[in-house]
Amino acid sequence: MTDPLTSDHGTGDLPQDMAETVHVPVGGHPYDIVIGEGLIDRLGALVRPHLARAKTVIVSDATVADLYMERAVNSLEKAGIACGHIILPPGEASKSFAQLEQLTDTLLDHKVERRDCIVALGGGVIGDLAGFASSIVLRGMGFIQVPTTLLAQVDSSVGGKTGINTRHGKNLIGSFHQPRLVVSDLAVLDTLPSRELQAGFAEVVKYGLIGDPAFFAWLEQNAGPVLGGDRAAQRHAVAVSCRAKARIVAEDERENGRRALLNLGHTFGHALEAALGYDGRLLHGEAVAVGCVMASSLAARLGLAHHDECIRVERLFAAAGMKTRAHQLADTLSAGDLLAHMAQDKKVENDRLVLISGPIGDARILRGVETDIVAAVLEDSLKHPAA
Ligand SMILES: NC(=O)c1ccc[n+]([C@@H]2O[C@H](COP(=O)([O-])OP(=O)(O)OC[C@H]3O[C@@H](n4cnc5c(N)ncnc54)[C@H](O)[C@@H]3O)[C@@H](O)[C@H]2O)c1
Ligand SMILES: O=C(O)C(=O)C[C@@H](O)[C@H](O)[C@H](O)COP(=O)(O)O
Ligand SMILES: [Zn+2]
Repeated sequence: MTDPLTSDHGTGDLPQDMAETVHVPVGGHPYDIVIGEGLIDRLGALVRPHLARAKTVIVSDATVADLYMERAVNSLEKAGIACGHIILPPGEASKSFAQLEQLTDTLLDHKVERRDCIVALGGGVIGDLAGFASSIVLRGMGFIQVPTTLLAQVDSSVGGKTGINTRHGKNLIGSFHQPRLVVSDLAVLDTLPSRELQAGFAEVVKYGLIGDPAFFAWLEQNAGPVLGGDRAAQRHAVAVSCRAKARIVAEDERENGRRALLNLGHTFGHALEAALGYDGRLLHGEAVAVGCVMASSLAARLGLAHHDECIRVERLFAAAGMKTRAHQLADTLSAGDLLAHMAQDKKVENDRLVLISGPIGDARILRGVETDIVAAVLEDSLKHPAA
């Protein structure tokens, strides 16, 4: 059987105008991810078979709506689907109780029914928020993901984690609620600011680190094309990432084991995001990049990874133009604060941190690592090189 994590790392084996499908065989509610170009204009035909009646509501943010809402609505209407739309402010701050309340009330104003599907058109913020709303409105409706960032196409639109942030931390209120369909139009990546492409790239690198060293090596050679808009390279990065995530989620939908690998670098990363207050200074993917460098440095300290592998990890993020150390993010960060935030992440069991680290391609879950060692990793990342 072909291992989807290690299969072919060439690109260009599929004509660029042809869509490909990755199946997510998650128990009870399997679905497809359709990846291709120009799919926004085919949205109506793609979505129609998943709707119980010809009505939907599109949820988006203001930036994405300006760019793509009209085309999405036209396509749905051409397929005979009536659609309302709800537009929220862009940015991580929208993953809040306030926006959730606003969104759920507005969905009810639209007279949605339980058998209806909401369409989330946007990045991970819209997907997480609209996905969560759809899991609680009328005790659970359907939803369809139309991810418009690289990060959302490779990660957040797949797997059914939905949620919002609270003052206690990232994603602490949420649900597992799988979409009925994911439609990833690669052409929308052309309008994505380069900083957002880089943030998505961090989650792509993660798939190399957690099971696919050949993909990591491919990314070392192809970071430039992926970030520079080379469509074949982007298609390959999205498809390989989706196949990897589909396999893990199908094996462990509720994160009782292996799925925690998808959290590589996130316990560190979420602490950085919480410490900086979700105000746009630090994007999720940027936090994941620094978090993955910290995780690999932890692995080296524990004797699980070789120093050369840490260098490769940091070098790849740096080559993508990303910050790799906490001291580059803000002067206000401290190891003590970060440790306190880490202790509130979901990867805590019986007061003990569960961290994921390890050599390239062979990440593993570590329970109860000594706080002193974690603190040393944080201090090291916070230290200015000149100091
Ligand atoms: N549910 C999951 O499994 C999962 C996985 C990874 C990340 N996440 C979550 O995803 C969120 C981050 O998602 P994100 O990085 O997509 O951020 P985002 O949703 O904030 O989008 C980034 C920015 O790009 C803009 N944008 C989106 N698409 C665009 C396009 N095609 N052209 C121009 N601008 C566009 C948006 O308006 C926004 O300002 C975080 O909250 C993170 O926790 C969830
Ligand atoms: O799908 C998953 O599982 C992930 O962990 C993917 C992560 O990239 C994502 O950031 C997720 O939202 C983090 O989940 P959390 O449970 O740590 O909040
Ligand atoms: Zn993430």
